[in-house]
Amino acid sequence: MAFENSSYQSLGKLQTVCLKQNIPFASYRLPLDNEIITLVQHHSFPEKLSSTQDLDKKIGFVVAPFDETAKHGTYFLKPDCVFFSDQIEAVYIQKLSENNRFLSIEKLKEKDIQTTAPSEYINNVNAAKTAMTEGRFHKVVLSKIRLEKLDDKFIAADFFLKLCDKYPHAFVYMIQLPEVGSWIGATPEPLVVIENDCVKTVSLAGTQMSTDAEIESYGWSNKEKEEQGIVTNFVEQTLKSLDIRNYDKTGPTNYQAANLIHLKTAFEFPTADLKNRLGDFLKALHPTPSVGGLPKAEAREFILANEKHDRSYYTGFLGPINIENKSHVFVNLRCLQLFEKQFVLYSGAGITTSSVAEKEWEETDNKMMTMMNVMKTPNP
Ligand SMILES: C=C(O[C@H]1C=CC=C(C(=O)O)[C@@H]1O)C(=O)O
Repeated sequence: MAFENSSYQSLGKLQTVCLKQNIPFASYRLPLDNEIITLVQHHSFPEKLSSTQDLDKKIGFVVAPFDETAKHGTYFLKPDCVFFSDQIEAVYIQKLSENNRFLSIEKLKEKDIQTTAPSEYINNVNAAKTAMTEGRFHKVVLSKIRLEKLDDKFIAADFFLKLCDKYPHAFVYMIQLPEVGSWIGATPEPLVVIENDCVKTVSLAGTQMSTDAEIESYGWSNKEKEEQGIVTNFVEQTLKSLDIRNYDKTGPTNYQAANLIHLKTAFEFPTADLKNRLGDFLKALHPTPSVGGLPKAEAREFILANEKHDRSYYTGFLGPINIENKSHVFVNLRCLQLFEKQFVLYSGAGITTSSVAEKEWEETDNKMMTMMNVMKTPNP
């Protein structure tokens, strides 16, 4: 389906009004799906969750940061209205434009955000390699950020449709919550998906630029295989820790994500085996070594001590819970945070002792292209 050229006019108006009035909402398009679903919470503020327990019983949209702190909590948007595709009444949009309930909340500002310098990133990679040689941890994912000016003609709703069009395999979303801010992304990495009788998760790592070659033909270095193997082992350990033993494992196989190819191993098991422990499963998985590192605690400590920027909700997780009886929680990657006149891109790369710092920097640039390639496409 061509989203960009179709008449998603009401949706565009709804998203634009929500952004302007600071009204909590989440729009998303699931991978390989034709439907855009929008949840709006116009009556009250999203709930700050003290834990992800009991998530199975909720209906709405969860948003969690990379690292939970006083500044960044896990929030749950409980919709007052749910819209499918473009079926949104003009009178509802008009009412929202008069809804001033959220205007007193100050919008997040980009004042302390600074683009990561190449030297800073490269120093961090080399420091991580030294720490790994000393045996402090086995893998860490190091990230960077880039602050860019928004084009005067930028319209978030149009950008969202372009992403839906260009990246059919991704989970494409746009959200705004008072304490979280406004984010748009097209992420390739499901964290936990529950559909019908089946729970799915993946281990995703290893990155190269895609070319015109057949997907099966991409080969991988030992460094990349090791990097992805660490995530796979971690997922298997996590499943075992929850006494989930009856799972199917497929891969690793090559997986296309926008301009990139990754290595992916897919896991599936019966929903009955999860026994309403979605929250426990998310807690045990997050952050996986696809975005944090291994061991979890040591890698986290290194990230927090060495990355100058705040990852905020990048490498956190987000997605719909129990909407149409399905839950789709994704890792927040290939995303940007939207401010009034600027935006911030976030990306990272998995570091092992075999990493070459300059190559990892290049890889993080390539990951930012997922968003930038669409930013640069002119409006029709
Ligand atoms: C951390 C990111 O990607 C992760 C997911 C796939 C491949 C990755 C890698 O090859 O390093 C990363 O682990 C990102 O996109 O910012």
